[in-house]
Amino acid sequence: MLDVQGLDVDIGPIPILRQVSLQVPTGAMCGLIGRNGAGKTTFMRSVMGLLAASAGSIGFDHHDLVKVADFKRAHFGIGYMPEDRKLVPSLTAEENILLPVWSTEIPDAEDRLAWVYKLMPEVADFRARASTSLSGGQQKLVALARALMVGERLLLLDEPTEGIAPVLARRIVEVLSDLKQEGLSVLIAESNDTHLHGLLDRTYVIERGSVQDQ
Ligand SMILES: Nc1ncnc2c1ncn2[C@@H]1O[C@H](COP(=O)(O)OP(=O)(O)OP(=O)(O)O)[C@@H](O)[C@H]1O
Repeated sequence: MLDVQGLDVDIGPIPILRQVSLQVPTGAMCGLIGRNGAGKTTFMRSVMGLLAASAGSIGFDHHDLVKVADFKRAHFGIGYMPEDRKLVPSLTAEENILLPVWSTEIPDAEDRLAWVYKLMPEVADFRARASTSLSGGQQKLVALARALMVGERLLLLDEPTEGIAPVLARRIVEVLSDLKQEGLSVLIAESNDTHLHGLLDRTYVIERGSVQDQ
């Protein structure tokens, strides 16, 4: 379970998140819904340790992640799919997917990759292609596959259906639905929950850096 309590995050002198508390219970799929600039990305980057918290705690697996160095957080089985995909352009799709494996030395990487390809066979089909030759939606699938390689326990997905062709957005929702059956804990940030109907066990609304439970 991810249990965030009273999280404050500042960027420079500006307070961005204020007293954010939310929980993602084990096996639950939760939504973090808010318009552009509400603080969704800031929240996810804070959980990953890419932004420092100025107050509060990020409880996961009996640890307070605020006290754990960012490079060690991937070892907790947390996978992160950034909004802008952040694929390495000079690498193929598969090399991008395997990037976190090289840094975290996952022991069962081959089995995990086979599982990811079973979940998204189309990614296996274009695995040898340069990431730059893929469409925006295909790149999102690659970013999701990369997050799944390490995200055995918790997935943080930042706007997975945003800005891509409707057919691929629907495909991503289908994959999310399959992941729900697998019992993964997932937090999905989106600007609205129209694509996510029926998938979310719990929805948090974020507005100007503050979260309300719904
Ligand atoms: N590097 C930065 N410097 C100053 N302000 C920032 C910086 N990064 C984000 N912000 C501000 O923090 C607030 C929250 O941004 P954040 O990216 O977390 O929102 P978001 O909900 O993810 O929206 P979006 O979908 O547009 O990314 C916004 O007001 C944004 O302008």
